[in-house]
Amino acid sequence: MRLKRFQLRHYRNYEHIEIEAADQVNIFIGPNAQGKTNLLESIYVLALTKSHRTHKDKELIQWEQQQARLSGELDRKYGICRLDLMISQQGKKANLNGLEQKKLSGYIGALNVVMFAPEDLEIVKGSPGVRRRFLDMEIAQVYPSYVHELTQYQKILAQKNQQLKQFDRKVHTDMLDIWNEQLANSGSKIMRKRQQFIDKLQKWAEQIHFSITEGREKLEIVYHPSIPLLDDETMVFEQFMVKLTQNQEQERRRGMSLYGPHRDDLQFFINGKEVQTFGSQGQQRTTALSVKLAEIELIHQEVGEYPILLLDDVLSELDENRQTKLIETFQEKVQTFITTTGLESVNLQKLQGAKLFQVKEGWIDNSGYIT
Ligand SMILES: Nc1ncnc2c1ncn2[C@@H]1O[C@H](COP(=O)(O)OP(=O)(O)OP(=O)(O)O)[C@@H](O)[C@H]1O
Repeated sequence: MRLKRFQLRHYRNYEHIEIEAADQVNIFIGPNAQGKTNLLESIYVLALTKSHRTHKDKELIQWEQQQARLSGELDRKYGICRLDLMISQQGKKANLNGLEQKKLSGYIGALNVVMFAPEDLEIVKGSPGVRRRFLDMEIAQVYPSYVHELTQYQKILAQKNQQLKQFDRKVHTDMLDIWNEQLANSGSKIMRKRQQFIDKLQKWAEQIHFSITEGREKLEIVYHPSIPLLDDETMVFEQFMVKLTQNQEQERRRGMSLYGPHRDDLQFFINGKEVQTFGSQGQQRTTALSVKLAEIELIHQEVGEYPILLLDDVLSELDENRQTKLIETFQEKVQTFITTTGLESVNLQKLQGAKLFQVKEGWIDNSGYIT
């Protein structure tokens, strides 16, 4: 898929810009704090309706404005697709080809993106919450119905937690049983989807990591659901129910829900050793890169088209070998948007023909092509 052009109004430090993108590589150059990350973030938001760096949608609206508007024209295998997203203090409105989508699951998935930014190291090094967010965002864009399932689960979880906080044995036992059943039902579906996704991602990531490290390292991604997963969906549900019943007292005492997908985690291993604890900084970086490159292939496999790749200030951070591997992955097949403060440490030979843009104080100018 190709994002042919896009437009921003009152988004972060952009008053109004319109960009005509090249089908292959687009490079945005500018000093710090000019709006480069904001620009890549806007493409991510246009695709997923959420930012990769904040939970607060209001931060995306330009200061002292009431609403931000993002729109894009996307060229997909089946034709042109128009996306419009409006973010206001009251909420969001998403339109696909001029039709408002009441459910975000009707919108997410039209544009697939993979973002690789310096903070992606946190997927390896950070807290379990970062890894769950990563999982959820990635699964949602490949399987839009997952968004609906996740929203349902979060509602049930909030209600169960509210019940657990109001500690009153007699009255609430029946209610807790009802919430537990709903939680187990919805949670089982989420965990199975996560397991399937990781199984597929693992295959690609292992292959890519092996190639980047020239056969020295075997990468393994292990999913840790908080309930043991079995092949049969009914069995997962039953296991989940057993766990919740056995631990009801503990949950009451702690006043919160302790089992379910909101407690899941992922682990990364290189040659059998856990990367978070034993990996060098370089191995952690390569793991994050392999996972991101694996996502590109996974989306291609599941959706039938390559996603758009967003590289925020990462090229110059990579050594020559990893930079070359990365460029080779997207070259000629994946439309890519790159930000950088300068071209000094970038392998320009590999990026011939890329369209160049200068970014300055919320304004963008096309300044030619790499020759
Ligand atoms: N809601 C907003 N309204 C207006 N300006 C904003 C808003 N949010 C952030 N900014 C401004 O955007 C600028 C930061 O832009 P951005 O994060 O894209 O920088 P950058 O060009 O990627 O720089 P760096 O290379 O340092 O990452 C800052 O000057 C910040 O004050």
